[in-house]
Amino acid sequence: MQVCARLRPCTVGSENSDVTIPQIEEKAQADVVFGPDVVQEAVIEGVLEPQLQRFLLEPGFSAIVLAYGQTGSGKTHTIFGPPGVLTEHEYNASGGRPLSWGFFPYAAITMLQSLHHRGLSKRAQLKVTAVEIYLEKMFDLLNNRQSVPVPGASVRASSSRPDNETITYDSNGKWQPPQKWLGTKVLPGSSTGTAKEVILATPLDVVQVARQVENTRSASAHALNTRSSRSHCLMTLSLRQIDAKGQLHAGQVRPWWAW
Ligand SMILES: Nc1ncnc2c1ncn2[C@@H]1O[C@H](COP(=O)(O)OP(=O)(O)OP(=O)(O)O)[C@@H](O)[C@H]1O
Repeated sequence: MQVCARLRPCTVGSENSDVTIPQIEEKAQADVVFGPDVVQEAVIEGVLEPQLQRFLLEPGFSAIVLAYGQTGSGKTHTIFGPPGVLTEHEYNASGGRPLSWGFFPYAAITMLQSLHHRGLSKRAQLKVTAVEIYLEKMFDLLNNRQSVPVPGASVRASSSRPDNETITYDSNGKWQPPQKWLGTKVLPGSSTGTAKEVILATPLDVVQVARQVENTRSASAHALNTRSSRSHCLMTLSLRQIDAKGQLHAGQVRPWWAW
């Protein structure tokens, strides 16, 4: 696993604000650190591109990108891009490679272009799913926000936190949910197993899906971020091979990433 830290530049209006950072004793280690001047393209080049090339060339290879950070730290910016850039116009004006676009549109378009250049467009199918986890429930962002069963959902959603007496850990130190939270139904499958899969055949399909996800997510403005996403979002890209009879090859399924 590679851990990368990306520092966001100051937003307009906050450049001259005084910020006091308390002395922190703990040290965190990262494999790569990108400063505030490092542009999207360079972050993609350093982090995503190697994974993407392995995904495209090594059978069975899959990868996950997880963007983690406090509100306003730039997760959506890194995964999707700055607000308003995911348009057909941007795509055409850039000659098919908008430099500000984030990981998801970049990865999907690179996959489509790679299949095209290798003459494999008709022998492969690229599909995407997108769900958000909001208030401990999962919703399908590509299917009218239909509720998606949470696999292994034996933990019931609860707004109340356990008090100190109910917190228990197993022998590995892993937190155990209180018994009263446990339901009886355990749903099988992968984390987004029943979400609608949408075929991505052209770069404009990618633009449409990315915009739909951006516009459908639960979001609201607060002091630190005017377009703050109030949920976690998970997206997968999978590539399936189609054989001479037009059948999808289950063995070639390659789930890709989540965030
Ligand atoms: N590297 C960057 N360069 C320029 N602007 C950035 C960068 N990172 C973030 N921003 C801008 O900062 C603002 C907040 O970023 P963003 O919405 O991506 O945060 P977030 O981590 O997704 O927040 P939340 O968890 O609240 O959804 C946005 O206007 C975004 O475009």
